[in-house]
Amino acid sequence: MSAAMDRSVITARGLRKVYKNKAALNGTDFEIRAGRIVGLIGPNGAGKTTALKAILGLVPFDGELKVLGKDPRTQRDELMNEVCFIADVAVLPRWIKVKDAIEFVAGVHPRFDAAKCRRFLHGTQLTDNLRVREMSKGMIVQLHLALVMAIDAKLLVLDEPTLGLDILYRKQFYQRLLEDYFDEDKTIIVTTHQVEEIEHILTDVMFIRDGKVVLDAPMDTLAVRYTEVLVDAGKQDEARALNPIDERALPFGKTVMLFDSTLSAGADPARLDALGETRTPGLADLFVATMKGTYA
Ligand SMILES: Nc1ncnc2c1ncn2[C@@H]1O[C@H](COP(=O)(O)OP(=O)(O)OP(=O)(O)O)[C@@H](O)[C@H]1O
Repeated sequence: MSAAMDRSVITARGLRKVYKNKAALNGTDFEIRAGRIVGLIGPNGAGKTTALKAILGLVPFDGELKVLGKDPRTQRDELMNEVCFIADVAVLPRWIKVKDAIEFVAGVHPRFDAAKCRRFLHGTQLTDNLRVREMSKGMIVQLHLALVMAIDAKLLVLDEPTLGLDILYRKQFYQRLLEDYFDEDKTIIVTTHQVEEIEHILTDVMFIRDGKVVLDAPMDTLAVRYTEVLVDAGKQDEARALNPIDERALPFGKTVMLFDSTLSAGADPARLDALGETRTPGLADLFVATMKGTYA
């Protein structure tokens, strides 16, 4: 493990944010180290955007929060030199051309690399003289992402970055994020509902529900902790006795059960293998099981 990987980039303790009488963050604790790509995943209204806004110093809140060693409430300006995020798409003026947008960001941001931005735009329909008002919604997002990803920032915060983009571009975007942006001195925190599309690039996953972190784990520990079993017909009762955390029926009398080795006493690999075919669950199935509310 390198020195960079020991460094804490974000430390949050007991974060609390109440809107009117609704607690969007309710005692949220987490720690993110340098060189990680963290997926912040939760249902609608769970508090993901609020957590990101707190990290960026965009909302007041209670609790302890340090981002790159700074308090976003009082040191926002210094913090913004090292953090990059996708703001509301509306910030791009409708009359601006692609080339002018690139020139503008190059003028205001010392860490912006125009050539890199152009590489990100390669393969899209965004040509130099196209104006924002002539672009489709997805094309505007593409321009935004290219501008932001060409800034060499220590922390990149992405809130639903691929919303409104087609599947071809989404796949390409995540691949490029991994290949052209990320390195061990950088940290990325990303929220999305399209869990399947990002799970292969994440190093860590955080599930958030009702303003609390309910699962926080490196991706490579999930395979050890969770097992999904396609339980053979006739072995359901035996499997159920091992306390699966979730169960769903399939055609032809088969059932898929999900086991958490920390909760299901006796659910060791050999025992589970004897019940049917086993595999590591996808993040989406783990998410659904976790969010049902009876567990974690
Ligand atoms: N400006 C606001 N005023 C009042 N309530 C708010 C405000 N922003 C968020 N909330 C409430 O706080 C809670 C968390 O919202 P937040 O936007 O953080 O959720 P989210 O996890 O990002 O959801 P989604 O996946 O739907 O984007 C919700 O109940 C929401 O209604």
